[in-house]
Amino acid sequence: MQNSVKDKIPVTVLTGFLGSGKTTLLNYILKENHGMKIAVIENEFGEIGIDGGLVVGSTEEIFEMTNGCVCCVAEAREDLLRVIRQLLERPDRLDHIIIETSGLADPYPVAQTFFLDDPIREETNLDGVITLVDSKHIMQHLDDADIDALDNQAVDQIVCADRIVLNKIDLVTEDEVGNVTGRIARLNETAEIVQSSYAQIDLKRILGLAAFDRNRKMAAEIDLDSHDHHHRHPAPWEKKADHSHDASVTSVGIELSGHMDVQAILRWVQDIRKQDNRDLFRMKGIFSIKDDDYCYVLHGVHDQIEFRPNHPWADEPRCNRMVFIGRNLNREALQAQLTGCLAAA
Ligand SMILES: Nc1nc2c(ncn2[C@@H]2O[C@H](COP(=O)(O)OP(=O)(O)OP(=O)(O)O)[C@@H](O)[C@H]2O)c(=O)[nH]1
Repeated sequence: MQNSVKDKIPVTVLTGFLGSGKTTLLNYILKENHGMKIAVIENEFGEIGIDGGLVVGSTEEIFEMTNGCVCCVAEAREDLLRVIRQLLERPDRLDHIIIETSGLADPYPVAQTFFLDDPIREETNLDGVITLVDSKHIMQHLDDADIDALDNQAVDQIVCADRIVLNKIDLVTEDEVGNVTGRIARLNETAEIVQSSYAQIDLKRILGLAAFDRNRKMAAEIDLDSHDHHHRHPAPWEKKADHSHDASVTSVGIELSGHMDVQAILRWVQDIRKQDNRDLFRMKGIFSIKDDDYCYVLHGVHDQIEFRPNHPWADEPRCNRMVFIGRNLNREALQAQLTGCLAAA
């Protein structure tokens, strides 16, 4: 006998372009007192993984997948299946699984996993695809002239969503919120759009949507209602699985031993802010600062850059790791700039 939806473990696919606020939302979810046992699977784009170190420590379990993008690298998809199967075999039942895709992922192939593979199809239910949108930077990526519009991940992520979180509204005017909302609504007519700052939203609006069943029903209804037929977006299982990333977007990962000079990093950040950063999509870093017990993190999304102490170093080895994602990155120059921020021994 088949499991009914209520016996299945709900799975949320959390997607959104680089820097839109997925990890921020994840941390918010993990800190909320919801009483649920949640497992989180993270998949990052970039030469070195940083996100695992940026997700809050909690009773929930976090699985990092850094061996390629889960939407297009076969080994990474196999890995995802393996992790989910392991989670399903555990005697203590999970209340929810959240999969954070990389910022350049097409969420369709990830969502498809839950329709194609047993026992995953039998024991889980795709609760919904949640797409985070950076209100300040999304237009640039939707209008990216350098990539084929048919394979624009920022567009795919919005089209695929069951719910859209329009994040970072603190960085834009009301008019800009209106423009972005209109643009998103034209790409996806059915997903509800909720606004947030630092991804602070009522979790009831993003977890427990059971969107797959609703989508299927909705698709059937729209099919019957012929006048709107041609506007229907493909459901996850209907879209092609083959997908390749915009090859002009690459990543540079840098690891340095020793400790950094905090003032030198602050000066370097000021220099970066003065540059034209349209091609610098994302920077993420973890730093060990000389004579400081805190692990510092650096986040950059184009020219929005923050650098702050994050948590005291505990048992983990101190390290300096930084990843840059964008176009036309100059590895040697970035390496030299960061090396120049090392503190004297
Ligand atoms: N001003 C502002 N900054 C935000 C907001 N939400 C997130 N941020 C900042 O934006 C940066 C990126 O946030 P993340 O949560 O790491 O974004 P992400 O989607 O996980 O990024 P990737 O891992 O690159 O895909 C961080 O510096 C956050 O603190 C917001 O609503 N307003």
